[in-house]
Amino acid sequence: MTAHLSLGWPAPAKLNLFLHVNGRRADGYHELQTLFQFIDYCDYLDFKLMDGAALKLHSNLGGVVADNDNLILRAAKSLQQATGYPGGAEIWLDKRLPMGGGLGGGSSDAATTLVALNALWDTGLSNAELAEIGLKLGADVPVFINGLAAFAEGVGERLQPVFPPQSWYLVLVPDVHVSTQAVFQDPALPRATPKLDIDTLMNSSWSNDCQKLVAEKYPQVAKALAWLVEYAPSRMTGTGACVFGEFEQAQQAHAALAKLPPDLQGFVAQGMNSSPLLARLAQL
Ligand SMILES: C[C@@](CO)(OP(=O)(O)O)[C@H](O)COP(=O)(O)OP(=O)(O)OC[C@H]1O[C@@H](n2ccc(N)nc2=O)[C@H](O)[C@@H]1O
Ligand SMILES: Nc1ncnc2c1ncn2[C@@H]1O[C@H](COP(=O)(O)OP(=O)(O)O)[C@@H](O)[C@H]1O
Repeated sequence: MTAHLSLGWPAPAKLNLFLHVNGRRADGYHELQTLFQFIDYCDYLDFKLMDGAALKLHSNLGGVVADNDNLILRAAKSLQQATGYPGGAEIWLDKRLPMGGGLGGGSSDAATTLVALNALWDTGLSNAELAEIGLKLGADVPVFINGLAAFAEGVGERLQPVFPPQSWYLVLVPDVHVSTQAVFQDPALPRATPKLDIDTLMNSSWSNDCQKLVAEKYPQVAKALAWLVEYAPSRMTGTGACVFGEFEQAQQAHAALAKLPPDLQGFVAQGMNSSPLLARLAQL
């Protein structure tokens, strides 16, 4: 086989436009109701198909991300195992998304790897089969594979497409790492929000059940929210630490960004109900 290069596969970030914790299951995982929307702020992956089963990852973060725990290598290996495909790949990651901030970058990288290699290796799995493999890598992987904004239930794997406004967001990235596991283990986390039907939820005002706890524990998150809320309705995504303010016009989000004090970091992005990954796949 001649080495074949395929460039520019996006792995977008997601926002949880709302996140409700409805209960704890016997296995310790939490039942959620959440609304996922993508934003046009992405990591990018390139793939070179190789003879032989070896998988190799390079990244602009050096060795930090290129070890065997990386979700990209784990995703590629899972696809080889599920399909018996004998070939391998060399993968380049251009990491732009902050890690561990509730933007889902690791899960998105895994999903892009599964979708891209399934197409490039011609292994022919359906999206449902890829999502089943992906769910073992992270609760958020299936929504990135499906590529449609979704109302999610269960631990995030039962998905229904929805069409929230594709607002402009100013996303702030507090300089602190919040552990998802620690948030879910905290006795102070409210975990009894009643389950509501999708129509009621889509038409209610949106909130995040993890936000109060995380803002109390991490002053950097509280500070980012306190600044942002002066400009727009604002919330935390996932289990934090990132927070976002919601604007109708790009120009309003950029105007707020221009006033950001030097000790806060942020970026502007637009909400997308269809992932840029789907658009890239359609180019093949
Ligand atoms: C809650 C969300 C919302 O998007 O938060 P973010 O990670 O994006 O902030 C995600 O579903 C998270 O997904 P992900 O980050 O893949 O979580 P995992 O690695 O599967 O789980 C990390 C740990 O969090 C806890 N956990 C996670 C998800 C869940 N529904 N209930 C849990 O109790 C478990 O203790 C688990 O060991
Ligand atoms: N390709 C990857 N990109 C980012 N993080 C990764 C990757 N592979 C594994 N990880 C691990 O997953 C953790 C969660 O990353 P990420 O998905 O960015 O955050 P979150 O789940 O809060 O949205 C990171 O702290 C890192 O240890």
